[in-house]
Amino acid sequence: MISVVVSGIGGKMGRMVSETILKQPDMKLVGGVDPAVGGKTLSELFKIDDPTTVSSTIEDLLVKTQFDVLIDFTRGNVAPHTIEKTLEYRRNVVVGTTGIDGKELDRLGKMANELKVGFFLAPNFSLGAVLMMEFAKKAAKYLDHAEIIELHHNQKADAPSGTALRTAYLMSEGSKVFNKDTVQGEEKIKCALGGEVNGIRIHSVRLPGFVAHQEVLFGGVGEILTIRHDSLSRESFMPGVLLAIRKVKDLNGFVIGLENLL
Ligand SMILES: NC(=O)C1=CN([C@@H]2O[C@H](COP(=O)(O)OP(=O)(O)OC[C@H]3O[C@@H](n4cnc5c(N)ncnc54)[C@H](OP(=O)(O)O)[C@@H]3O)[C@@H](O)[C@H]2O)C=CC1
Ligand SMILES: O=C(O)C1=N[C@H](C(=O)O)C[C@H](O)C1
Repeated sequence: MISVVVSGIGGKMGRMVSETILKQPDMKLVGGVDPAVGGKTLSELFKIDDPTTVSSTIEDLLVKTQFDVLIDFTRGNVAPHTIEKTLEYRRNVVVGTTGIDGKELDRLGKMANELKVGFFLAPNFSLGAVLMMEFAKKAAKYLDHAEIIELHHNQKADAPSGTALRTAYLMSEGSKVFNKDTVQGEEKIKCALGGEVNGIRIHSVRLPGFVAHQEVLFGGVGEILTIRHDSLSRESFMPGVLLAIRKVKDLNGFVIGLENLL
């Protein structure tokens, strides 16, 4: 039995992940942390009979709860503290939170490697999104012009999405620079051309109605290749999250990307 705690348990992902864990025969939800619902019991949050109270701080959770895996779906500016404290307690960590500073992530990755504790992060847990990134990486070997459009719900805290950044990183691995001969048009409205990673323009759309969507567009001579993925519900992330919870204890260090667990 894998005992799991959820950081961000009151959030959109935290709630769905918790409900999914509760249905697994080999997992037990033993607690959570989230200042938004701190002090509430698991009975109050979910349809179960469990008087365990949610912590408001990671320190409180670590002192009062024994667990095998912490899963974090919070915010990029708060997740590093939670990860660091959890690694200090030598407990495995699975992270879905995006928007974490790259240098912070490197530091925490080194910490996990030194401690030989499992630390897994996926900017996107959906299988379709992982394939979209793999296909974009493959196309990027042959095509030198590309832009990314990512579309999300309007409650998203970070832009661009972690998926878009990861896609651009995978496409330009080996430091390939895209769109070299594209005219640098004057922006009549600030940011009209989007943000840029190794020449790849990234455009972020935020509207109610969207869940998580991305198009990678490649331009060629007289042709356009479009690779598109749509998460139509947050259920799309659950199989990947469960896989990571089951595998993280075998990692003995930092691993990034669901493709490395498949
Ligand atoms: N990797 C993947 O496949 C996916 C990743 N994500 C990422 O997951 C993250 C969460 O997304 P989502 O659930 O939509 O966001 P929500 O805003 O719905 O949930 C985040 C929750 O974390 C809480 N929180 C804030 N600070 C802390 C803290 N220090 N400790 C514990 N909890 C805290 C928030 O409380 P409050 O509201 O009071 O701040 C909120 O309840 C985002 O970074 C998003 O990009 C989302 C979907 C899939
Ligand atoms: O905030 C979201 O919703 C999502 N965030 C992740 C990201 O930033 O890529 C994954 C997915 O796109 C949903």
